Amino acid sequence: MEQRLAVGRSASSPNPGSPAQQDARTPQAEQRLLGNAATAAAFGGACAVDVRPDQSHAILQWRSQERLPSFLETHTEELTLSRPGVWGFFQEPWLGRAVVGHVKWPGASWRAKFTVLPSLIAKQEAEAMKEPLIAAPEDFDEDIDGVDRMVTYEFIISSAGAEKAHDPVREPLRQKLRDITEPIIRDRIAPFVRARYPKAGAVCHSMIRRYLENERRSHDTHWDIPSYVSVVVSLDSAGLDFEGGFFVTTGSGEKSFLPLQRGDTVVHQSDLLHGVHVKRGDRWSWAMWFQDSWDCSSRAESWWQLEAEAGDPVAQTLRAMRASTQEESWTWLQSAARQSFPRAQLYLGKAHEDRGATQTAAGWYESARHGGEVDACFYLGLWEQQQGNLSGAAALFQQGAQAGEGKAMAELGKAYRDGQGVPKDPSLARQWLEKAADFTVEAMYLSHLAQASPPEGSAALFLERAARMGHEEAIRKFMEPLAKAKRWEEVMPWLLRLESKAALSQFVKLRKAGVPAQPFAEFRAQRLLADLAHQGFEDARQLLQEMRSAMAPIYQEAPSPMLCKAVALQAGALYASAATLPHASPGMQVTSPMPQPVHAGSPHMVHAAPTPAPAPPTLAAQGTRPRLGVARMVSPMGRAMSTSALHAQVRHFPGAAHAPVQTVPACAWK
Ligand SMILES: O=C(O)CCC(=O)C(=O)O
Ligand SMILES: [Fe+2]
Repeated sequence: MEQRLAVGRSASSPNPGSPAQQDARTPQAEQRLLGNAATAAAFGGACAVDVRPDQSHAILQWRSQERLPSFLETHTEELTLSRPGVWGFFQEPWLGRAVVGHVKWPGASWRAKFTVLPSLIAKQEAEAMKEPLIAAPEDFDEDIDGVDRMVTYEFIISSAGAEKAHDPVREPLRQKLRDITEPIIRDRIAPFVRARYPKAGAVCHSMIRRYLENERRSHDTHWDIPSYVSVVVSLDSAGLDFEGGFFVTTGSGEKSFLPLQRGDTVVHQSDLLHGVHVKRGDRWSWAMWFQDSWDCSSRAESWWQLEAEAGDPVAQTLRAMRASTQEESWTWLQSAARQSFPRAQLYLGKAHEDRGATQTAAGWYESARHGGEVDACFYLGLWEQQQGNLSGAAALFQQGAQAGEGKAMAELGKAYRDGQGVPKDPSLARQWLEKAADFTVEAMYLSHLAQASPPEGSAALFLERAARMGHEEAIRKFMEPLAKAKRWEEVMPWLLRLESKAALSQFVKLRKAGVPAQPFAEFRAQRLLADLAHQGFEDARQLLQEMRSAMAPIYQEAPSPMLCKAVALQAGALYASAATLPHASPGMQVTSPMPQPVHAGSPHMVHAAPTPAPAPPTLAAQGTRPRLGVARMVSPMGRAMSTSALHAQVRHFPGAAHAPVQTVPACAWK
């Protein structure tokens, strides 16, 4: 049966009703949303819920303001969302007013469309989602994000492939969240998504992200490459709970922040370049990805094929990022770059740099910068630095920093600190480092160091932020006073975050001495040790046994396949990845080529044959510092951004770029 979606039917849609009815944020309106939806669901009748916001709603105000960026066009649409109920009756669970935006790409006719559905989710629903997670702050994932290499702080509600979506300890919490979110997806989100994007199938990944003052403040500008349709629900209100938040951009440095209120929902596809920067306060969001299949096997290569073939540079760049071979990726990127599409020029620059062709890379970076791509300033600045042109480098960092690019801000701060290419200026150094501390882990820690000692006030906050975002030195420094004061219970999670042999031994010792640990922390420790034991590390096996003899085994299953997984690398994606960062630390070994993928629904993953234990001395000899966090990026398709970050890692290994399939079995135990 067909779903109904009436778009732009202001003439035929019901009247907005009384002012009280129009205000979706009044308690009555919230109640009506919940109550009527439940009634509609129970009786299968056409019981519409009217959540059309009035003009005072922030998103409508925003869109009617005069000075929207020139790359944005918007209009509003009256919507009626319906889904078939029982016995063939239609339910009309939602009447709303949407804001539709189009982002115009420079040098292309492409329009990236997004829709904001104000108040699609009720305030109580948003609060009900946050509440159990606020009560379990240690239950968030702390793996490394593929977009910006910082700790994710995400909680996966469900995922077709992500390993981290499957552990028994957090299952009750996941179930609680599924109970809240699934009816919302079924009754409100999916009807809209499938009506607007008829090829959309299942929700293959659903997660909550948090952005806290002492943790993550941003999510770097990116494309949701693996997602067919992405949906982001703000669980807090811009202007009230936080400043900034979700933005759309073209890479030109100009970011248009959508003043999303609690429950406002954004729907877009992977052509929308977007990110998050929370400038003040805390923000939570619920994000989900629809695939164009019902079994979560993505057919992403076919998206925008026709448009790419017809010569559109945006479509070509997106195609390059999902290409199945390196050659294919290269061809699409070159074609887009030659049409002066700045983002493709930036990626092509990175691709050349990865191949060692730094001069050619610099040429493409310069073209990208010339075309307005601010990320290019950072890469070009690094190149100038390598050439010994410090003032040229500083000028480029200045340009990037002033355009709001975080990595350039950090470099500019360091330049002022050291007097490299600019006169030494501690005050300017500190200003830029503090600005950059919303974006890079290094800047978080350097901002801490730039403050007065002993650490208190903002110095303490920057230290905690750096530590929570994975800076090893910051973790040690943050832990030190806790350990001195024998606050062992607080020390426990930090020992895990260090992920070293010494820290895990200490964790086990404290556990045996009766210091409590959160169940998920204990689970993580046991799984980590089991993985390492499985790889043949005898000392890890001993620690695990000690732990198990002293307390109930919380992790009893066979060792997680996480560290034994292999990735069928599409080497082309390596170069087109949005997430390739210059300072990625290699933490994996590439071993023999692997045969065909076996994982339905996660085409990039195969189970590895038994692999030899990695040899820490070899890695140590290379002067690298392997981190277990790297191995956790091997998340099957769920976090496909992680896959691209994985590619960024693997490119450090000789031969990796030329073999289409590589195994990446494990990290080292140190
Ligand atoms: O937190 C948000 O609002 C957006 C998150 C996002 O873009 C992502 O996870 O891909
Ligand atoms: Fe995203």
